[in-house]
Amino acid sequence: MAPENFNSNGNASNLPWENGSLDSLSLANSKKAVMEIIEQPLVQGIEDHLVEFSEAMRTVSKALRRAAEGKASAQAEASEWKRKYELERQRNLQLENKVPASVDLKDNFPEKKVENFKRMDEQSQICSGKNGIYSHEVLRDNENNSYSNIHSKLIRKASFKLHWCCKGEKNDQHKHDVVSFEKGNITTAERSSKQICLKWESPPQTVLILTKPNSVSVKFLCAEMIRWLKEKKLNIYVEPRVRTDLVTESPFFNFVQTWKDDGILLLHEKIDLVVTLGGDGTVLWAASMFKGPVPPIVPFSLGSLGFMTPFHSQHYRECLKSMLQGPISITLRHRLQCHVIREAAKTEYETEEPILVLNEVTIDRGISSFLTNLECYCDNSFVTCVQGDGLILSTTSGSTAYSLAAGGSMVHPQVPGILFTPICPHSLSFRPLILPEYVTLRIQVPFNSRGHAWASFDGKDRKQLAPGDALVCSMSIWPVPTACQGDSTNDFLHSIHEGLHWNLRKTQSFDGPRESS
Ligand SMILES: NC(=O)c1ccc[n+]([C@@H]2O[C@H](COP(=O)([O-])OP(=O)(O)OC[C@H]3O[C@@H](n4cnc5c(N)ncnc54)[C@H](O)[C@@H]3O)[C@@H](O)[C@H]2O)c1
Ligand SMILES: Nc1ncnc2c1ncn2[C@@H]1O[C@H](COP(=O)(O)OP(=O)(O)OP(=O)(O)O)[C@@H](O)[C@H]1O
Repeated sequence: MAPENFNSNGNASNLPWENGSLDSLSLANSKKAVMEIIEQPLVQGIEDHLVEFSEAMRTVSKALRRAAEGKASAQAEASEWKRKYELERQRNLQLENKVPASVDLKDNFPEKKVENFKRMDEQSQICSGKNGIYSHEVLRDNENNSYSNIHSKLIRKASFKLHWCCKGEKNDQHKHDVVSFEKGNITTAERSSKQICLKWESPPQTVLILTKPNSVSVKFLCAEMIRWLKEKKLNIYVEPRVRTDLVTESPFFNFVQTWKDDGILLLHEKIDLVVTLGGDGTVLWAASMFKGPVPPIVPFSLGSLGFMTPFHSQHYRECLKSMLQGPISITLRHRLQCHVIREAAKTEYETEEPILVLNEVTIDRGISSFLTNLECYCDNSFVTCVQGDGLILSTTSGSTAYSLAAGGSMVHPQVPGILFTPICPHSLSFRPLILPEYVTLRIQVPFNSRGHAWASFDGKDRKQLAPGDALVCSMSIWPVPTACQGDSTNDFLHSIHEGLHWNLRKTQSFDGPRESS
């Protein structure tokens, strides 16, 4: 039996479609009744109000977004100032703590002696001098670390100088204008990407060896290298877990040093040279250990692909001998500094610790099945909205890694720029970009985003970005100096040939049709 319904007068009624008696006449009547209701001026009014209301909502959401953008930019600026302030404070502290030290100079640097250090004192910190870029002059601290107490005397960290390599006497003039306006003509006076050369001004004394975990061959090589370096009277540091393994194996390795807890933060003040034994991942690991200045890295290849690891482990003795002697050709690999700025931050000073990446920062959809919706700004200009799987902001060193797989160009690591590479964009015309080094990029998850986004840094440390959160990214002032086998260009081309078999094709034979003359 059909259920009883009530009409507007409160009387029970049986509706025709419920008892199956719906005919064409009653259908026509119903249609007419509906049309009458729609055409009533009252309903029309409601519709107008709805339109007005939704427009107002859109305006409010636009204003909110603008406010969030303003806040994100202010936060980025504030954190940059905070960082500069911390740097300045650290620098002043270091200058205050400077004590005249008794320096053990090695025999093969007789001419460098103490005058050199006096001169270096006057040029504290990295400074772009007429003849090159000087290293920090830092004192070995007398810390309370049980391992370091063995070597508690004050030793200066080896000083070195970086300079551009120029061929021929005439070219060896150091011009500092990027553009010259001689006689009213504009000419390029200085290129930023010349080969960089490192010359030790005092002998390097402390080597940090970083190893890929869980590899027997790496473990074996590490132990052998430590014995060899000890013969050369060098101080050796390894990671805490590696020291434990070594000492468990043999008490001979008791002299090997390590650090505890926050000791890692001061590592750059002690280490003259870093040696990595592994693949590209170990170089990334080494870079991630230094949140500020990074000592020169000598990467030995013990992985399957080696874009940043040009040295063969079989020849480690000759290679390290020449590195310790210098000069060393260097690739200064740029890093990106990334700040996550939360919508929930109460003040502009409340930013999370910046993260430095050597390859790339990726903002993707993580486990979410929705398209990412990322608003991208370059300085104060809107770039685009990324709708797809995500976005990669890559350094030029990282251009041969994830960015390459997502269709980005391969770029020589010495080119200063930021690659802007979408991941599976849902659009036919979204080509990757390369932006200049001086820009600040802001990737904003809009308030109306359907899902969260996820940021990861050199493939690690995933962080969730909620609607309203942003990631601000700019070039860091702390590059990663890696030693070259030949020079930067040679090593880069070698790595794309060997690692990727770039443009490998059988040569066409002479035997065939030819152009008629
Ligand atoms: N689809 C992809 O190609 C893809 C996906 C995720 C991550 N990655 C890359 O892996 C990197 C992390 O490396 P990992 O070793 O810690 O992880 P991993 O052990 O998973 O190795 C990833 C691979 O990327 C290679 N690689 C790393 N840096 C490179 C570079 N600069 N140029 C060329 N190849 C490079 C490594 O040699 C390795 O073969 C990330 O920074 C990212 O670039 C690539
Ligand atoms: N000292 C370390 N401590 C912890 N993890 C490390 C260390 N060195 C490397 N890793 C991690 O180990 C992983 C593998 O390292 P790596 O890429 O060097 O070796 P691989 O995978 O054998 O090389 P390839 O990728 O060329 O085959 C990377 O994810 C890296 O982050």
